[in-house]
Amino acid sequence: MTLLEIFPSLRSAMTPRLDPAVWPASTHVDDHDRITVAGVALADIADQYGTPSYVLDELDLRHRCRTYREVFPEAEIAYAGKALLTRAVATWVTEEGLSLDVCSAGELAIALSAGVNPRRIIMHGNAKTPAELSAARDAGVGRIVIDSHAEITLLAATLTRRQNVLVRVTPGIDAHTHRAVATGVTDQKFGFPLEHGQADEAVRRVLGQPRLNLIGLHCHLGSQITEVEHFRTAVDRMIAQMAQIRIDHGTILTELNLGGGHGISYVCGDPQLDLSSLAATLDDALDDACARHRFPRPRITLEPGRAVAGRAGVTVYRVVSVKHVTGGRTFVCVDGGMSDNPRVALYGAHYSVALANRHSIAAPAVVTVAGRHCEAGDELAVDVQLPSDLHPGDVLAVPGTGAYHHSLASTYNAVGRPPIVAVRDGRSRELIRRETVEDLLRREVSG
Ligand SMILES: Cc1ncc(COP(=O)(O)O)c(C=O)c1O
Ligand SMILES: N[C@@H](CCCC[NH3+])C(=O)O
Repeated sequence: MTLLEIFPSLRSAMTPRLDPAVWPASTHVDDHDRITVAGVALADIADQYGTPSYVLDELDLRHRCRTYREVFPEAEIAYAGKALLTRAVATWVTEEGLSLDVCSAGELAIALSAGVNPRRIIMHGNAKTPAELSAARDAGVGRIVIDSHAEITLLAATLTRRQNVLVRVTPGIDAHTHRAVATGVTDQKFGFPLEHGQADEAVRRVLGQPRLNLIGLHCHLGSQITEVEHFRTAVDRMIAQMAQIRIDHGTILTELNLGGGHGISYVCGDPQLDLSSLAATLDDALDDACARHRFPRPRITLEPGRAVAGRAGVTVYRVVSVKHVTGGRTFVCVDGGMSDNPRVALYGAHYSVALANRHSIAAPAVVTVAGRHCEAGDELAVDVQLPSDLHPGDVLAVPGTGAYHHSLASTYNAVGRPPIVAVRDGRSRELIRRETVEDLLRREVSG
């Protein structure tokens, strides 16, 4: 008889802490001590679809869309497809009443092939190619967000009818996020800086093009932002700019797109952006700025990506080896790594990890979960606590991998990209199949 059979209450005391701020809301531990998401054991996914696999909780993602609509009833919510886009995801978010932001011909094609109404698509990109602008025109996308002077010229020449556009502005705001994803500061490649009249000049040129119908301004402060006050500053500066455009050109812009960037928790205790405080702050800032400039309140668009998809995802790995370095660390090496999650190497991101296929009563050990790739920096989680009896074959689960994992994945070391397995109501289905070595070989034109 096991200790757990004698003292069943020990089970809850010993099960891994699955923080609901980090794991999908449907995460539980079943009677066999295995972690389940949406009623499906992650260990079963590992057996059926192999490892690593991205697991995606459909209802979690849909629920986050609904929350946005409830918290921001008057705003347009456009899901940022760069976080994660498949036909199924495009369908789910639009069924939940969201619009879709795409930033390449590829993302546009996925959205269209899912049957998304092109009027609900917003086309982004700081270097849209002529082919991409033509594709956006042919599809009849609702709005194109203009990002450069070259684009103004090219788009005006490409269009055959009037097109609603926004001008992307960099409002000069440092939102205290990682440098690689801070896009509100003036000295970077996106948009036209407010500073030195550069945004004014872009607006003047766009208004001079009869086929470009300027309806609003756009800004995006960066990603993984956790403090709402940056958005107040953005509203302040953007409304001031819109008021100035009315003075200079007599044009009243009716749309203000504030981008996305809403931060989420990856590990227990991480700060995240509170959506209710964001709603209150935006409301307040808009009231204030619009009253100050006597400017009519514009329609707000928000473009969350990570905050919709991030927590719906969990990656499942299998342990391949455990290595104790005398005088050094213990490495738990898994069968994935920086090819399915480059965020640790790129941004020093932190993740939670849990043993998913069994319960262990072994004492916890501090370990580094390392990947399979040929780089010492290929680590998925550094100094995390896991049971000291981990062994090859065990299944580990990493939550918070719904956004910017599949979309950032590579085939480094000719390792095919993982499948995406959607889970819902105790069932699983593959949305994207695993990329095989045959797939990789098929791309070679000579041998
Ligand atoms: C224009 C634009 N909108 C929305 C997003 C989505 O950002 P996040 O996933 O951080 O919400 C991005 C990416 O940062 C972006 O560049
Ligand atoms: N790739 C970044 C987010 C980029 C946001 C897109 N502009 C991340 O994983 O955190």
